Amino acid sequence: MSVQKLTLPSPAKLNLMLHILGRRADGYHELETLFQFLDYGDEITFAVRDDGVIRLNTEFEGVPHDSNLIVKAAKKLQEQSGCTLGVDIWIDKILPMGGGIGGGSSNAATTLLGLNHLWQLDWDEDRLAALGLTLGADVPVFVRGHAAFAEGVGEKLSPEYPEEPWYLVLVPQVSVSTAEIFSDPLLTRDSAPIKVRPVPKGNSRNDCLPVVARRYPEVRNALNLLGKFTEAKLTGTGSCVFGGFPSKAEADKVSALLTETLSGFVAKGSNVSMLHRKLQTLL
Ligand SMILES: C[C@@](CO)(OP(=O)(O)O)[C@H](O)COP(=O)(O)OP(=O)(O)OC[C@H]1O[C@@H](n2ccc(N)nc2=O)[C@H](O)[C@@H]1O
Ligand SMILES: Nc1ncnc2c1ncn2[C@@H]1O[C@H](COP(=O)(O)OP(=O)(O)O)[C@@H](O)[C@H]1O
Repeated sequence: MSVQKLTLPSPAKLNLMLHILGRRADGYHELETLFQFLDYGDEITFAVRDDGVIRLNTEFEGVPHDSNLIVKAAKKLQEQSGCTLGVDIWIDKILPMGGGIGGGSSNAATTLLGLNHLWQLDWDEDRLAALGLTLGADVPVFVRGHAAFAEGVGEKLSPEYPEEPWYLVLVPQVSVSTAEIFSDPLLTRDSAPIKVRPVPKGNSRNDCLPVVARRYPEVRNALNLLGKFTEAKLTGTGSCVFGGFPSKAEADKVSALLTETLSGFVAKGSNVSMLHRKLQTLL
């Protein structure tokens, strides 16, 4: 008998660097960014229904079900595959929204991979990543599940193998709109492409940082506080700020000092996403 119910992780990502090379005619930006996953994220449970209905059973504050990326991903996959099955979905949401750690995109990817398995569609990764890109620029890297250097709008991916430190991630209590940062006139859009790989040291800049720090004092504060202990970086368009440490103990020590006034968490960096590690065990 086939599996009817499945619980899968939906990890966060970090952008270890992010350069903006230019703006395309459609308004989207050409980027170069290095993605790595965190062993930290949401958990999504799927239970197959035979009546074709797609139902999300967990409420999200401020996100109507029809615009939830989980529901959008499930509906697109159902439509494009012609599958007659449906699904009940529950999520244990711990990732902050609008934090630059890709929670929505990750949820979409976990839904695509989970339903591909449960509905026995047998789509390959290329097809799932292409569908994912229609949901968001960050979805393909979560579908592929390997740390990657990304070009284009973030969809041209080459696997990378950065170090896997422990990270302290600070979560300023503001949600940053990606569209708002990308439309800021002060954003610099003229970084030179990196010609060699792996990304040479000294290229870990995030071009969004000056604009985000200018607009959000909470992010500025987090960067200043973490910067006293290690190089403090912004992920994506923020709001989350992170720094790497050689051990969990060292990350925990700084976390204990900083999370008295700021929210945050400690997690291991990983070049293979925990979603893919779990899927491997199902094969
Ligand atoms: C900046 C990055 C870096 O990883 O991450 P986040 O900070 O959002 O996590 C991503 O490229 C974000 O990807 P994602 O969050 O999927 O963005 P989308 O929904 O596709 O786009 C949101 C909006 O951001 C702008 N946008 C996004 C990506 C891009 N390469 N150029 C853009 O100009 C567009 O205005 C778009 O309408
Ligand atoms: N399943 C989902 N999880 C999180 N956000 C979602 C989801 N579906 C839709 N969204 C919308 O996408 C926005 C960006 O969310 P998210 O991907 O978590 O942030 P970011 O791209 O900054 O990492 C949210 O503010 C929310 O309005």
